[in-house]
Amino acid sequence: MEPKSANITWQHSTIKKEDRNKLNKHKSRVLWFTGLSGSGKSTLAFALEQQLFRRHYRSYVLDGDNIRHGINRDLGFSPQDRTENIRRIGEVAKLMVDAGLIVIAAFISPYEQDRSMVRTLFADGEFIEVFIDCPIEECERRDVKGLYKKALAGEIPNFTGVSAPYEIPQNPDIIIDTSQLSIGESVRKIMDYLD
Ligand SMILES: Nc1ncnc2c1ncn2[C@@H]1O[C@H](COP(=O)(O)OS(=O)(=O)O)[C@@H](OP(=O)(O)O)[C@H]1O
Ligand SMILES: Nc1ncnc2c1ncn2[C@@H]1O[C@H](COP(=O)(O)OP(=O)(O)O)[C@@H](O)[C@H]1O
Repeated sequence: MEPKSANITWQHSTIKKEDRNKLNKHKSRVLWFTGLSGSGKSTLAFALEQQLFRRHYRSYVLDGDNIRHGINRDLGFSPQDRTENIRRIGEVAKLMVDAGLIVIAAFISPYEQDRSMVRTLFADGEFIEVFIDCPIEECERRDVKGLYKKALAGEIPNFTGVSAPYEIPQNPDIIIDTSQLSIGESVRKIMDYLD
């Protein structure tokens, strides 16, 4: 989409992403976690952030629930709002990768088209799609926030997996089945990929 404003010019910093990566002694990346509510996105995002922090990697988690309290507080869960949610997060993640960080983005991001659009914002290899895979029956059993119970009772409209779609990633870079792996094993699998 073209910017709405005319007469705007891109301003270049004299410090490049490569310079920042050199200073940090690691490459900046976005790990894009996608999966159902309760699949384990937030748990794994913060556990991975801990591991990265211990190894002196500069990282930051962008999490669905948190972002919807601030920058995206004007958005709901209609297909259009979810697309705008993911578009804005993609742009924020791009700025953070430019700033030299390893960004862990944890959003349901249910639409393949939205995830593919975000991938186009990044250079080759910079966007790593991580499918947090978990059968919906297990997510419902976990029901961490009690949302499935409400959704199944018809109290939450457009709830992903119940009354709104989740499009399974066709070609993710990493698949983590959290019904089979422990949290520790899951984090190790992602760390192994990064190493
Ligand atoms: N209708 C509906 N559908 C799905 N999820 C809902 C809904 N209403 C509220 N929530 C809560 O919002 C969190 C998902 O926000 P996201 O920004 O990740 O969603 S999306 O990517 O725009 O689809 C999600 O967080 P997670 O459980 O961590 O996935 C829920 O806590
Ligand atoms: N391998 C695993 N990875 C992540 N979470 C797991 C795993 N195994 C069990 N869980 C549990 O599943 C739940 C996932 O909840 P949460 O991280 O909030 O999911 P989401 O952010 O996708 O909604 C947590 O209670 C967590 O302890």
